[in-house]
Amino acid sequence: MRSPKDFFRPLAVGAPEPVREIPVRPSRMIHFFPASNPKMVGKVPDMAAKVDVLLANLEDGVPASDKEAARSGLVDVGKAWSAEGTQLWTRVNSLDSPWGLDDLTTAVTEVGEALDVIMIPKVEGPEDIHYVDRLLAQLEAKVGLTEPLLVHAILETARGVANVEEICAASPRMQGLSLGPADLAANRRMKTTRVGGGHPGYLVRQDPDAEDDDAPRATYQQDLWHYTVARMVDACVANGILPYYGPFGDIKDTTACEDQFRNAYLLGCVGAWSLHPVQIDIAKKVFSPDPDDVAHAQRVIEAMGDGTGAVMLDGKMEDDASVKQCHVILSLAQELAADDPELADLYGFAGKGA
Ligand SMILES: CC(=O)SCCNC(=O)CCNC(=O)[C@H](O)C(C)(C)COP(=O)(O)OP(=O)(O)OC[C@H]1O[C@@H](n2cnc3c(N)ncnc32)[C@H](O)[C@@H]1OP(=O)(O)O
Ligand SMILES: O=CC(=O)O
Ligand SMILES: [Mg+2]
Repeated sequence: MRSPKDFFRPLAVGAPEPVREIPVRPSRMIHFFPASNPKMVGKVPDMAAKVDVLLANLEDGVPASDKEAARSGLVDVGKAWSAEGTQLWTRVNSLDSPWGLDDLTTAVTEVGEALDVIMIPKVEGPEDIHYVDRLLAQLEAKVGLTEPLLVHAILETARGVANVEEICAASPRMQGLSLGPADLAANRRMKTTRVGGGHPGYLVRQDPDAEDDDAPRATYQQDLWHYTVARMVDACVANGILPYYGPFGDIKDTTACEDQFRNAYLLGCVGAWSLHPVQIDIAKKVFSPDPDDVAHAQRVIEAMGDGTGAVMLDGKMEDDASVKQCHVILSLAQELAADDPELADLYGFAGKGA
């Protein structure tokens, strides 16, 4: 383990100073597009205007025969990048793949200036992040980058989940974690065949009626991802980085997508992946606080004065702890509204300075 004194020193001579805080920027949706597909690359300026984060995907979803084309697509996108206020990320191939090293080298040396975050899939432990950390520092020094690239890890193996706290704490570059439910399900040998979401067989059933053996018994489908998302949120918050839900593969089922995203939002996630244009507005809606919740938070904060003690509001007790929750909602609303006049209007902040 590095000494705390060395933790914020660059890992290569000439590399930029590591960041001490993860910058607060909207990232409600990380919008994926296959960087190998020229039609999608052509849509980048249009997509960039609609999303918080645009991600050029080089990994799963891109056929093996198109890996070089995807890398070139990333370079084209990065060199032409001029979208103000939108972040550009890339997901490279895994560290044990034939493409991971060239992906990282090309991304940093060709378009490091344009990139904000590099997503690393299938991270198993802190050793993976240590490897990436040093390599990025060497590459940044080589091309003279002045800002360090940040790293986002996907949690998609059982070993990764077991080591989640160490992964989050492995480098000051760590920006956040996403749940990777598809690979995680395969690695855990779960008996599902879906990309995220629930399963009708994972349920609890109402007890039998004591007087009527034949009475129907309600069943309640359960969330397969509750444990992992909750664990991921705790590990991220404990280390000052950001948690995200990952992909929801049933593109047509926009209702269930919204439900899955909302579960993640309520548990503490700041965003999710969008795989198709229909998922962009779902993520935007779910990961922006509801205007009624923002209005309620403002009322509680006002009623609580200096934020200590207990008051009754609409028949409910509010105190030091509930006012802190209200501050979480209000701060998020203010951060998002600062970049979005429509949202500012919806929250009633326009012209009032919130
Ligand atoms: C488990 C994981 O690793 S998840 C991450 C890996 N997977 C991905 O990144 C998948 C990303 N998404 C996609 O590649 C596509 O959405 C697909 C292949 C799933 C579906 O694509 P299509 O069959 O073209 O969908 P559909 O016909 O509904 O598309 C409608 C329009 O939206 C466009 N579109 C679809 N997906 C995207 C996208 N991710 N970004 C931008 N535009 C898109 C299509 O090009 C099409 O445009 P057009 O009207 O100009 O022809
Ligand atoms: O990469 C994402 C996943 O779900 O696997
Ligand atoms: Mg995966």
